[in-house]
Amino acid sequence: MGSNSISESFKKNPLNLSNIIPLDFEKVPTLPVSHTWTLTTDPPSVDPFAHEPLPVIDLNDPQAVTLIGHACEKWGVFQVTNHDIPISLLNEIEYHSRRLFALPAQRKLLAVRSHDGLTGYGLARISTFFPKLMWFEGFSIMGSLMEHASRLWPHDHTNFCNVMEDYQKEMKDLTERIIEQMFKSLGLAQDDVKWFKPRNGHCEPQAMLQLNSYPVCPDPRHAMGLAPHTDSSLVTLLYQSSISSGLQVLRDNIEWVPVHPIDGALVVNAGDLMHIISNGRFKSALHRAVVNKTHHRISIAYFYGPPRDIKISPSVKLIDHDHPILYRPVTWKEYLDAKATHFNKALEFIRHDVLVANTCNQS
Ligand SMILES: O=C(O)CCC(=O)C(=O)O
Ligand SMILES: [Fe+2]
Repeated sequence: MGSNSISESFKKNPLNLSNIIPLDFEKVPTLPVSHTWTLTTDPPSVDPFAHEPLPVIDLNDPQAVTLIGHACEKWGVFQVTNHDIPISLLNEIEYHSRRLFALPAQRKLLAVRSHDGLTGYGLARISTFFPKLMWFEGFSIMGSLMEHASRLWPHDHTNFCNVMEDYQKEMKDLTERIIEQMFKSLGLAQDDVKWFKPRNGHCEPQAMLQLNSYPVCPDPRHAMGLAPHTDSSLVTLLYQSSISSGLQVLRDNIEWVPVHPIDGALVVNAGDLMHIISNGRFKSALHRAVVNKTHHRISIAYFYGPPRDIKISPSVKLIDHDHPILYRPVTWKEYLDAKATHFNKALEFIRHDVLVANTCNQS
């Protein structure tokens, strides 16, 4: 794969950590100070009757478009069933991810991501924004995988590579199907989002696959799996292993609500770029992952974004007197750069009124 928005942004904003190598979790009997967070990550005491549960949407439901619209407005996150991804493929991707993370630490280090790299083993990229490290190891995949996979398994990596490739193809189709439904629910037609032409094959979206591993943790209350963040994508599709829950979504800035795994379901996350297109109507939810004492949790995130030179901006159809334009146009690369500098404040940085204020100040 040639250079694209994600690779350019990652190269320009390298992970400036002295050590991008995760812990050898198996060798650590207690939580090291480097991984001890002062905020406790107690399981949320959510009363299931206190509010609407996180939506689970059957994609074959004739009302799916409406339900997706409501879910994006209220939560920014929902789960989907009847998505047509074969369960066997979900099982296979989990199997291969577990096989990778179960390798001895020394072997995994042979495939570590370079400091400005895209593919390979390492810490979460958001680690730079937090004083403490996360109880996390990841493997990022963008473009060719062969080189890193062959370092992990010199004679036995073809199967791994094939499954990762098949999975990405399936995820691309499903993500595009869901994005189409999101656009429909916003009242946007093909002409309103001209760059998005999944069926004609003109759309060359950019995407990244991220295998996430949260090993068993000796003190989960004081550890963090993946710190609170929003996704920078248009849409993220997340598969989570069904053994234990860990993903939590912040509801109304008040409480963390768990996204319990449902066998065979996938989690859909509207990302920051979808929030921008919708002129703020769709939420890009703050979410995090917590860890536990008994189960090694795996999740697999597929981040989907627009073609490289496309400027994403609030749709004119969603701007009126009562809904003034919130954001200025950005390419995915520009947005990733803003995120690499401002992290969870990146959206504020590209607000339309910030530009207007700057222009006024200059004149
Ligand atoms: O592991 C999870 O449930 C969350 C993963 C996630 O949010 C991400 O990879 O961006
Ligand atoms: Fe995320």
